[in-house]
Amino acid sequence: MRLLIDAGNSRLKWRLDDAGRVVDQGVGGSADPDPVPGLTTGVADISRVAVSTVASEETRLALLRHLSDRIKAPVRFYWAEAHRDGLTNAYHDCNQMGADRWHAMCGAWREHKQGFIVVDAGSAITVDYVDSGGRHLGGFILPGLQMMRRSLQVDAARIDFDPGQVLVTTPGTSTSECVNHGVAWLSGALIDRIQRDAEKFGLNDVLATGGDAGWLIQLGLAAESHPSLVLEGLAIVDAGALPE
Ligand SMILES: Nc1ncnc2c1ncn2[C@@H]1O[C@H](COP(=O)(O)OP(=O)(O)O)[C@@H](O)[C@H]1O
Ligand SMILES: CC(C)(COP(=O)(O)O)[C@@H](O)C(=O)NCCC(=O)O
Ligand SMILES: [K+]
Repeated sequence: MRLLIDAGNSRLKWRLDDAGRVVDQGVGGSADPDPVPGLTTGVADISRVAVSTVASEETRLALLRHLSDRIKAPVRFYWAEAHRDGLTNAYHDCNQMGADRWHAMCGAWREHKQGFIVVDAGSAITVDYVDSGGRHLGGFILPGLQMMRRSLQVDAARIDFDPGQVLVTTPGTSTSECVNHGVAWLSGALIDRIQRDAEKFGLNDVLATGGDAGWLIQLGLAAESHPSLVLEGLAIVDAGALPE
């Protein structure tokens, strides 16, 4: 069995996979003392561990120590690549790209050869465009929704509000409404731009992943929800890797 791990800047998503069958899965905090909570079944049967991470080096090393203490199998970290299976990275230096973005694109490319957009609404929000030739056209990195609210709380002295994830985009009439409606309103603008770009670049399939994807879809993003897209791409990359 394989243990697949997507360790983001906030949450760690894991999946125990037996020849493509999901045996178990869970979510933890990437920097938690036990970042892989709930992993109890089949630990002895794990033959390999594959990790996609964008967390800090300190968090990555702590995760490696934690995994090595609990699991006897080798742990392999996978990073963004220049190309794979006809998918090509727009970055001149693919080492700069977050592994999660690359693996999400690998996961999408397998089933969406006519081109697609990936929206990953996580700690940060990333948007990536891939055309029908598998060419990554490039993408965008934005502050995540919680990051936006936190920046207002931390960096603006007189902004005090009750953070709430709302779907209302009408003008606010209190500080809390102005902030919470503002985040929804800006997210609506993001959704409109993605829709316009989808038409401009002829990319009809939009795949959404990340902890805030469901909220963006409720706000109007016309997308398929793929909560485990990064793990699906990681499974593809790990399957293609030569045994160590
Ligand atoms: N149970 C949860 N715990 C933490 N964040 C959550 C949860 N559910 C949804 N979220 C939202 O998901 C975002 C984190 O998404 P996620 O994709 O897990 O992040 P990352 O991959 O960057 O670690 C947070 O900004 C938060 O708004
Ligand atoms: C943009 C990200 C922080 C998103 O990560 P996440 O929000 O999922 O934790 C991550 O993809 C990253 O660290 N990227 C490196 C810079 C780049 O992709 O160009
Ligand atoms: K992520």
